[in-house]
Amino acid sequence: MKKAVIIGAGQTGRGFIAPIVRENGYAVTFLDKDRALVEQLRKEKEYTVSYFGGKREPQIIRDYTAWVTDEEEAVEALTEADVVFVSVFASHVGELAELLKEAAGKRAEKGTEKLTVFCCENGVNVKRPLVEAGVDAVISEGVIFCTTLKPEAEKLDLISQDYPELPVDGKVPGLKAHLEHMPWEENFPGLIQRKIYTYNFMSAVVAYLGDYKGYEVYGEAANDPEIAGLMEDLLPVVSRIIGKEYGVPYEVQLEFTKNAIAKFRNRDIYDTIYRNARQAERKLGLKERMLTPLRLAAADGDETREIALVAAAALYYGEIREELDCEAVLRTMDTDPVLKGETALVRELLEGLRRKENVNTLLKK
Ligand SMILES: NC(=O)c1ccc[n+]([C@@H]2O[C@H](COP(=O)([O-])OP(=O)(O)OC[C@H]3O[C@@H](n4cnc5c(N)ncnc54)[C@H](O)[C@@H]3O)[C@@H](O)[C@H]2O)c1
Ligand SMILES: O=P(O)(O)OC[C@@H](O)[C@@H](O)[C@H](O)[C@H](O)CO
Repeated sequence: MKKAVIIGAGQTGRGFIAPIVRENGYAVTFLDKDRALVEQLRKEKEYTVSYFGGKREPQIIRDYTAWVTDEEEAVEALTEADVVFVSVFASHVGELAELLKEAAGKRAEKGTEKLTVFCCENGVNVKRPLVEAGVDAVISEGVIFCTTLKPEAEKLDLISQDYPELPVDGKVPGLKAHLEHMPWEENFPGLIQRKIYTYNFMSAVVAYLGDYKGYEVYGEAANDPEIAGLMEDLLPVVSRIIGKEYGVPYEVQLEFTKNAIAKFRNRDIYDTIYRNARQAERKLGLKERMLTPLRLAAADGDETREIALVAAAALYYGEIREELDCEAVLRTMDTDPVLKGETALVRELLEGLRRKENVNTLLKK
C-alpha cells in the first residue's frame, strides 16, 4: 500500500485531504505538533467526516497512524512516504523545514526517490520557506476551495463541503504524483491568486464587517442587507481587476466571483465569523486578500473606497481582538508605491470605525 503523510491534522488535513488520499488507496499517517490532538487521534482510532446539506454519505476515517512532529517516528514516516501534504497555515510552513530536511537527507542516504510535498494553504507562494531553507524535495502546492469545520471542539468529527477537487501545481519539475481528484493545474499561480483575491477577499468582507456589526454566525452576516449589498457592489470591480490582472475574460471571472459570494451566503455552511476573521495581521499582508485587490483597483484608477473599508475593518478587528499594531500595517502599506496612495483613505475609514459610524455612512462619504 502506498503511504501518504499529512502534516497538520486539523480541519483541512483530516476532513478534506485525508478522504482524498484514502480514496486513492493510500495509507494515512498524520503528523501534528499538537500532542493532545495526536493522542486523541490514537485513542479514538476513527472519526467521521459528514457533509453540509447531507447529500453525501458521511465517511469514517480509520486505520491511520498519528505522531507528534518531534517524535522519531515522524521522521521515519516521512522517510518512507510516497507523498506528503502540508496544511498548517502559511505562517507555519517554515517550521517544518528542519523536519523535512532530515527526512530528505535520510532518503538520499537510502537512495529513495525525493520527497513529494504538496503545501495546501491559503496564500501565495506558500512553499517559499521550504524552498529557501533548501529542502531537497519536489515541492508543489494545492488550492483549497473546500470549507471544512469542526462542529464540536472536543470531538475529532468534522463537517465539510462536498467539494470534489484539490487542484495542484502541475508545472513543478520532477512531479510524478498523479492522484485522483488532484488535477494538475497548468497555471497554478494564476489559480491560487485568483482564489485568494476573490474567495478569501469576499470572506474578509463578510468576516470583518460582520464582526463590526456584531454577528458571530458567518451565514447571517453574509445575508445582512448592508454586507450583501457591499458584496454586490464589489462584484463587478473585483471581477474586472482580477480578470484583467490574470488574463481571464471578464465573464469567466464574474462567474468565479459570483460562486464565491453564493458559497458564503449559503446558510447550510455553518461557519463562524471568528474562523474567517482570525489572524488579521496575516490577512493584511501586502500580497494577501485585501491589500492586493486594493492595489489592483488603485493602479487601475478604479473606485477604492469599498475595498479600503474592508481593509480598515480588518485593522479594526485586529486592534480590538488581537492587539494588532495598526500603524505598523499602515507603515508597511507606505512601502508599496501604489498602496501608499491609499493609506490616508484606510486611516480615515479606520477612524470612522473607531467612532462606530455605520457602514453605509462610511461608504457614502
Ligand atoms: N478549514 C477550512 O475550511 C479551510 C479552507 C480553505 C483553506 N484552509 C487552509 O488550510 C490550512 C489549514 O487550515 P485548517 O482549517 O485545517 O486549520 P486547523 O487549525 O484546523 O489545523 C491546522 C493544524 O496544523 C497544526 N500545525 C500548525 N503548525 C504545525 C507545525 N509546525 N507542525 C505540525 N503541525 C502544525 C495545528 O496544530 C493544527 O492541528 C490553512 O492554511 C487554511 O487557511 C482551510
Ligand atoms: O483559512 P484562512 O484563515 O486563510 O481564511 C479564512 C477563510 O477565508 C477561508 O478558510 C475560506 O473559507 C476558505 O479558503 C474557502 O474559500
